[in-house]
Amino acid sequence: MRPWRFMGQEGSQVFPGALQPGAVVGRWRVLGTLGVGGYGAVYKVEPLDAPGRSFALKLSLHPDPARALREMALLLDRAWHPNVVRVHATGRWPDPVEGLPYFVMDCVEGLALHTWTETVNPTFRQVAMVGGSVAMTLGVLHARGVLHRDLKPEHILVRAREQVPVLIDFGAGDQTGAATLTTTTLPPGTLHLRSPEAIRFQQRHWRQPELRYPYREADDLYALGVCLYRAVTGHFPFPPGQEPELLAVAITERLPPTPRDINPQVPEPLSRAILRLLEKEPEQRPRTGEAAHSELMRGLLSGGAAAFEAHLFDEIPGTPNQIRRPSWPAQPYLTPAPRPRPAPEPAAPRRFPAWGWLGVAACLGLLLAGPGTWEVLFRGWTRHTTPQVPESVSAPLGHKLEIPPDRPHSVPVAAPVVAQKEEHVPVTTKPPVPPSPKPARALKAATLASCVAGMACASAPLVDRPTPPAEDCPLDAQEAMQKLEIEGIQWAAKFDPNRTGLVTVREGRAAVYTHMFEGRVRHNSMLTGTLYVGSKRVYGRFTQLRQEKTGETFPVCVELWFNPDHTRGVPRSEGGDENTAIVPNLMSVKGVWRYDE
Ligand SMILES: Nc1ncnc2c1ncn2[C@@H]1O[C@H](COP(=O)(O)OP(=O)(O)OP(=O)(O)O)[C@@H](O)[C@H]1O
Repeated sequence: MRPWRFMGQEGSQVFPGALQPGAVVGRWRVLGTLGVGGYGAVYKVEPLDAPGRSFALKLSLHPDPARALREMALLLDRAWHPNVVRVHATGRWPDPVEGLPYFVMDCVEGLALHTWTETVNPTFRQVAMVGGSVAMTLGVLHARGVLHRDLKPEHILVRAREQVPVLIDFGAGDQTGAATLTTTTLPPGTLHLRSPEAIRFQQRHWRQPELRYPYREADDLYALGVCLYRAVTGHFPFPPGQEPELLAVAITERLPPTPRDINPQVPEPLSRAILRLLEKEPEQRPRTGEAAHSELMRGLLSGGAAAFEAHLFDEIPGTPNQIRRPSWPAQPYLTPAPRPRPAPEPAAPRRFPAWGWLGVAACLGLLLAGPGTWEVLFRGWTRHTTPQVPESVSAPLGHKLEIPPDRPHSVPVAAPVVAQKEEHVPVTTKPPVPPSPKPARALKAATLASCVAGMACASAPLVDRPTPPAEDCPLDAQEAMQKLEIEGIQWAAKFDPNRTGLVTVREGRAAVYTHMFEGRVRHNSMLTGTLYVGSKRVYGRFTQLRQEKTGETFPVCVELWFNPDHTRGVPRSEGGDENTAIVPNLMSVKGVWRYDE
């Protein structure tokens, strides 16, 4: 156990959680207290050698230093972001080796989100911008595998000067691959900010305290919804203060009043965007921070933007700066939430029938004998597992892109795009496959049938292809995208700059052309990368950008994006086959921090 007090130099007691102005921690002088939380005390400090500059010093009060060390590591590395508080120094105190860990960060001159809304009474536009900015930040962090896990209004500080949010307190934060610090089913947090699925998990597994809830991006987004609901209404959607059991039932089973029910001034699109974050089922929420950002911004960009210029709350006449908080209904939870679909029971392992083994043997025989069949198999494998081909290639549309010599195995050499007339002519000569309600089973049956009929098994059409694997964006590409001002940005591109309508694209190396200026990227600049033809969508990952006119090249991480549903990949139009697909020539691309599955 760590000491909660020390003997000072003159024999007086020193309490780390209540340091007085003038106390010295390492090379920092305490100016005052900014806050004391459950895990640390945060002091406003100045450097002994540069008085007058303010910083915030968080001194761990927790008996176990692991949490503080992890928070420092996260802030110094993967959580780095302009909207996340920056760490400048670390140390231990009073003993530089054995003492309490501390770190020194920017002192954010501003207010916590809920205090900001209730003292500054900003406009809905300002709140939407702050909320959108937090959503975007979460999107970036999530793409790097970082989860905040304790998002609440107190942890979103709004800088007074620029009105931009800064996220603090990553003490409960997590990153993929890190050993878990959580010693309870749920990570540390506050019940009224927990997602319904987290509470359901705890309710389902209360007999198994050793189980850990797999906290996900959707939990952070839910918590953001709670924070924004609080910001625009002055109330939490499920206010604390009632019995925890009742609160848990309300969170999982009942719909909260809409923000507009509480504060009729809330613009409809903003109210809707907040409710989307509070959906009971994680799949119903925006899937990423970027998607949440778009939804929060949508109303601002559309015709109803005037409603966003109103201030959040009415002010009490005669008492400027005092707002009238909207009242909370006596019976807020009149609407039950729709019942979640029951999770499918895991299928019992099926015995493989004896006739199946005969089929497998026949297939194997054919594969070993048939010319080119290994290559076909390998193609299927590489499609799902190999990272992209090295990026030395850039060729104009319609040219075959070279395959670098060090390529480890055979991947279909792709003519990147086969431009096509407006009324497309399907490029496949295969007869159309009739739609089947059970594609996986149909595929197995078709494969087996073709084996028995003496055809090469692996050439059967792939019905359910996995999406390309998740992949981090390299640091140099992240930096280049920042310079180009396209990180997290979605804009238009064309497969063929001179066409409209539909085109046929083929799996493999490909080039697309940016349409209109975006950030510092010129119109008609070329993005090169790889196309993956899935069964329902075409995915594209572009790793190099060549600026139109100047010819400068930049590493980037840009994905094919589908604007209407804010997801990766462009839906296929009818036609095409396992390696070619028909898609609109004009589509969206987006600069991403991580290529996701
Ligand atoms: N960088 C900062 N600039 C200004 N104020 C800060 C800063 N960091 C923290 N604070 C203030 O100190 C309070 C406590 O900080 P923090 O939440 O990091 O501590 P904690 O012990 O982890 O708290 P919790 O119990 O919420 O987990 C914050 O709510 C905020 O008011």
